[in-house]
Amino acid sequence: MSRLSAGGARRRVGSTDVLAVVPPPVTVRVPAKVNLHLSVGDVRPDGYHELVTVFQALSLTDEVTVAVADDPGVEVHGEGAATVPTDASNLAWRAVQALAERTGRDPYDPKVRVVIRKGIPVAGGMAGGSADAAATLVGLAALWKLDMTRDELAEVGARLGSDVPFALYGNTALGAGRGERLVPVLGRHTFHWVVALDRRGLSTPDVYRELDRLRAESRPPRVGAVEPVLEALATGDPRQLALLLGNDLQSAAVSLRPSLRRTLRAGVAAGALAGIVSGSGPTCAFLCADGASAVRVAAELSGAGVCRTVRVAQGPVPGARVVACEEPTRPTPPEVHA
Ligand SMILES: C[C@](O)(CO)[C@H](O)COP(=O)(O)OP(=O)(O)OC[C@H]1O[C@@H](n2ccc(N)nc2=O)[C@H](O)[C@@H]1O
Ligand SMILES: Nc1ncnc2c1ncn2[C@@H]1O[C@H](COP(=O)(O)OP(=O)(O)OP(=O)(O)O)[C@@H](O)[C@H]1O
Repeated sequence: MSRLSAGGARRRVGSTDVLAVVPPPVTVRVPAKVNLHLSVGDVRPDGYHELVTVFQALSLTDEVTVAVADDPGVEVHGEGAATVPTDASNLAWRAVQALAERTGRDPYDPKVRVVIRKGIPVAGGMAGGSADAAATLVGLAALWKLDMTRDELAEVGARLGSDVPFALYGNTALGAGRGERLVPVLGRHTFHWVVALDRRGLSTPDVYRELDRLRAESRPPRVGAVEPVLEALATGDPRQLALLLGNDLQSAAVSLRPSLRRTLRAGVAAGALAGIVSGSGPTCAFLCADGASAVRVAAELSGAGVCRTVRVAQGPVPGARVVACEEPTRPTPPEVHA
């Protein structure tokens, strides 16, 4: 891993020796999401589908460090890292360029290095790339000392991906439009989840296309109204919520990856209250009665041979937030020396 600059650095500016204080690297933790309810409407002229969704942020997280560096770029570590691009197509790098442009910096030479540690499954329908973009926006806002609200960061984020604004806010939220228009759903209850990660990812556009194809030739099931889901969230009763989990993309994900049917059945057979494909899949999320039950379900499911690996998670958790900002340890010397 390349070194990230921290603390003060001496530079010559003309005939003056300047101590430029390089800001310390900023590390941001950002959660994965699951859609508790995902109602997909018609395709819009811009190619996106109109959604009504309820997002919940789960305690599966990525960590993203942004730092001033003379070797700009992105590096990715952790599970699935080898499949994540480190070129300009990485969503975190696109976030750097978008925020640089928005704040009058050079988007092609932003002098920033981004280090991503993946804990969120890649191409798993849990918004991993969007999470990294959101974390990068929050990290850069701190690194560059920007006076921007989360709403303003979300405006920049929405242009990068429909799931980016939610990763900024976290917790539980009702999403509309293409998923970027959010209203917080308040609640004091914690829900316990088991997530089953598949061996290979699924492409989000492919899953939406498959749903359009299925709808053109038959009538795949559609989720009901969102209001009962919001009521169940307010009661905090996982049994009530379990009955209402629904995802219009599930039939499309299962059509592209029929083995998911077996995974969903195995989770319920292992004792989960209900299982659902997370977003565009192929990760399956299982709602459990409590923390102890989640641990039991995870143990049984991991022995069932239906998925690559299994994780226990809780939700809701907060959105992207700074967890470390290493201040230089030595006292700051005067800024300019003759
Ligand atoms: C499946 C979900 O994760 C549910 O929250 C999201 O809808 C996907 O959000 P995302 O990965 O941030 O997706 P984007 O990067 O905005 O869009 C990727 C592609 O997914 C499809 N897409 C996405 C969102 C949406 N409301 N309708 C769509 O049809 C489009 O083909 C789009 O080109
Ligand atoms: N920082 C990133 N992390 C993960 N994938 C990235 C990143 N940047 C770009 N990608 C690309 O995006 C693709 C989708 O990855 P991601 O993990 O975001 O999928 P996802 O969780 O299914 O997304 P969503 O749930 O938002 O539809 C990957 O196959 C990868 O090529």
